[in-house]
Amino acid sequence: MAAAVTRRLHALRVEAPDGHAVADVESGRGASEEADTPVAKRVADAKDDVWVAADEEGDVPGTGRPLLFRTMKVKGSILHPYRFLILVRLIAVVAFFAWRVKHRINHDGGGAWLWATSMVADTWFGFSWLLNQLPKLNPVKRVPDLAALADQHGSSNTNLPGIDVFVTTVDPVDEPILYTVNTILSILAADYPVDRYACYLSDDGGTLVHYEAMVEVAGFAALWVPFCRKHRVEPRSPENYFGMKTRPYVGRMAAGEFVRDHRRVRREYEEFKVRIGSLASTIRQRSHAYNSSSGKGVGARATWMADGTQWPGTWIEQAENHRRGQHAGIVQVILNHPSCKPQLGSPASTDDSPFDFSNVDTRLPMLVYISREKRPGYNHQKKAGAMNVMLRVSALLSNAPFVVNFDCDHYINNSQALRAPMCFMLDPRDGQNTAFVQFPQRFDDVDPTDRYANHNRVFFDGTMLSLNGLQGPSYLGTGTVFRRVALYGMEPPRYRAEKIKLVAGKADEFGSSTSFVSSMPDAAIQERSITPVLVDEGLGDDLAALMTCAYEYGSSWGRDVGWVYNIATEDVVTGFRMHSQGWRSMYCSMEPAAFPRHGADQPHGAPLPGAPVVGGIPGDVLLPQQRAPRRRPAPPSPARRVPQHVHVPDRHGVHPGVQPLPGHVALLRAVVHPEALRRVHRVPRRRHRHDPLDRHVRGEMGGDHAARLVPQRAVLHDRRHRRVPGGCAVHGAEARDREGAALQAHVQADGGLLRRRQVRRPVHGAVGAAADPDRGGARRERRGRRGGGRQGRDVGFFHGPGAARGARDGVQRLDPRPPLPVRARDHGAVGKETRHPVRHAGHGHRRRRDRLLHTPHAVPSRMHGQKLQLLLVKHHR
Ligand SMILES: O=c1ccn([C@@H]2O[C@H](COP(=O)(O)OP(=O)(O)O[C@H]3O[C@H](CO)[C@@H](O)[C@H](O)[C@H]3O)[C@@H](O)[C@H]2O)c(=O)[nH]1
Ligand SMILES: [Mn+2]
Repeated sequence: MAAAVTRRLHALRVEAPDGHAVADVESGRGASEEADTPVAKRVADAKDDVWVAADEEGDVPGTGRPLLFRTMKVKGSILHPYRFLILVRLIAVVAFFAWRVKHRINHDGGGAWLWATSMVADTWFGFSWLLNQLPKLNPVKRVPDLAALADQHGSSNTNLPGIDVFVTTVDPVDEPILYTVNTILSILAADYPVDRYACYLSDDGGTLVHYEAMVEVAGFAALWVPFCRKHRVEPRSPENYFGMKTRPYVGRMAAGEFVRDHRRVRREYEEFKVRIGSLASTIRQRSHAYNSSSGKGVGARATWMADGTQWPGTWIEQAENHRRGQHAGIVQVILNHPSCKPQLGSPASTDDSPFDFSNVDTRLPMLVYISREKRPGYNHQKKAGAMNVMLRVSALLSNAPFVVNFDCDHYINNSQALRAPMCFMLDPRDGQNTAFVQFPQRFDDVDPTDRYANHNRVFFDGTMLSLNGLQGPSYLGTGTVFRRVALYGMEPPRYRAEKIKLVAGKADEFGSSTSFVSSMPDAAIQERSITPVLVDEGLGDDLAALMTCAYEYGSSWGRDVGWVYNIATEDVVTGFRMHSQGWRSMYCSMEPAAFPRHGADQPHGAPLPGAPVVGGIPGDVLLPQQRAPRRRPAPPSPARRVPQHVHVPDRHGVHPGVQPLPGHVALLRAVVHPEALRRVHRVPRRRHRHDPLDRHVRGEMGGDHAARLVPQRAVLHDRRHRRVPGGCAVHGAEARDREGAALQAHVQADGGLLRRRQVRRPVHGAVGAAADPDRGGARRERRGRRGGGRQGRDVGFFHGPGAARGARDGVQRLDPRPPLPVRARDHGAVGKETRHPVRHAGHGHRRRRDRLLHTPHAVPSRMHGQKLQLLLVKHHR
């Protein structure tokens, strides 16, 4: 039985090149090939060892509607002993507490406070353990039956419900634009009826780069999407597809034709990437040309779109009403909603197009660019705010009954992935009470052994999966398919006798737009097809109103409607709100993974434009940094949260070595949402707004700084020698070397408090730069200071001939050895100067740092048992 389920799970319903579904390939070529690989076999066998089907295949009795997912339970032979173990532990815990209470400290003994403290901690520990066990008492897995879904919806799939796909992005550098572009391409190429879904990109930065990248995407998609359909390419994110070593061909074309098409598309993709990479400079050049030809410096210098009109969003050279956080709302429909009839492409012709798409449906789904209005003085509510705007705007454009949300670094890896949630939403049993279907987060490029648990399997494949046996998993912020009416704050039909109430009288709740309120009843109709709309003036005004900052004032948005505001974990709380209304959720994990993340979470900085992004950073490079510090870390201070240079697994596993959490907090984290803790601890996001590169690409800076920057990997490699785990830079003094270049000394040390105490003392044995003949020094003076200001207290100062600015100028070398050369071989021809990649957590030198190009030299030395480092910093002129 279980084997049959597994087989069915593996069965793929594939769409023929012409866009019509073909016969099930269950036990056919593609499926059996996959099942025959040793890995697949092992996976399948392992699954059968644990899970057994808990329901029968077939129809719901009496209705004739097929069941669209299978429910699996853990085998009794595994579950019962586990439950027994929980019971034993429960007894042990209770007995322990009983013992504790009985053996209180005597009244005369002074340890009562100690007893009380440890009681509080242990009670919390026991309680959180108990909470964590509840879902595991009866874990349930639900496996979508894609074949049954396809059977039910006929060969053309035309009556599958509509889906609006929402992608959020903010910054083309922090969130590399190549990721976003690949995400959008993978969505456009998904295997779902094209006239039944639409893709929205929300750009909170309002940058023209994003919009023009989407225009490029639309162009390239006209080739990429038919190619994917013709050859059944997987995955449909081009960067990932072309990055793959081998993959069996499952298409039906002749091998020669595939190879030819593949080569050409690959070439086109490379060119497309170059165009994307150069957008920033193309736009700047174009704008400079326009600005210098017109106006001659009168008024603000605008950023110009390709059609010669001013970009209404954020300008390269920031101006009133066109700067970050202050610009009008923008909606641009880049691809219109397609017709509902398939449109076959043209046969190959030598001059026009070398691709034979004569049997392939070439329609593309709707693609819309949105940037909501931003004004100073408003709380824009980050992602939650962006999602609510998209929810409203899409209601007037496509108004699909389901919406799915991805962060811009997630992509669709399994082209069937949009179908799977429909199995839950349309299932006759609990479908209409299901508010959302949550997919696990998966990560590319974690080191193969996953030594540091970056995959977070326990959280995703244990706790979240088990919650299926209760009311369903929490909403985890991304990779989630929602029922639109549930986001509108409606209650599930099961709990209300009447159909979902669509209240006209309570329109205030939803804001002042009548067009939006009148679109709401339609949102509940699953069978409704998406009708193409014409964005004329009237609709344009409506859309603009929905995107304004003030729209939500006085309404229920952010509270009872849409994504919840003013809370660290808006995603979890939004999910909880639905659960508390009686909705349930479903957990859906697929093989191959549905929506993984591009690349492992990167420790910092974006790869350079044009540098290989996906798969760019092997996990191993990061490993030396991940080691737990040898000394006990200092308690977190505002200046020193989790060091940003460490590869912190994004949300669920702040590494214990990085941020020591007491065990019970770690446990609690598995139950309460982990994101909350990150916010509680105020771990800074990895934002890099002040990097020269960022500012360069964002257009905030002139000059050609990018040319001096080195690839990420080189920087990482180099950094290992310069950064002590847990260390922070202590500001040093300045001097000039013989050539007149300013030198700046930083002393780094690890060990927090320990360090601070120690380095206050005068530094002994340091060799002054001025005394070093290499540095042209003459007079030597050491001035170790006690206490004093925060900065420079631990640096000895030396006067040298180049030191022009008095007693504080100087440089200290802690080791007489000459500085290490920068490893030039790691970054090729870039030269000696490197960008300083290290964020000095919270120290106030960012501004200055921006003006500097750093030439770091690591000179490790031992002093009072401390590891100290010296950075010599050169002013960039
Ligand atoms: O003002 C903002 C800030 C963020 N975002 C987008 O929101 C998403 C998540 O933001 P990010 O800063 O990348 O947070 P992460 O820590 O990477 O994401 C975690 O936190 C998010 C919100 O809590 C969840 O949605 C994610 O799934 C979860 O991985 C990204 O796509 C951003 O582009 C916006 O659209 N506008
Ligand atoms: Mn993110």
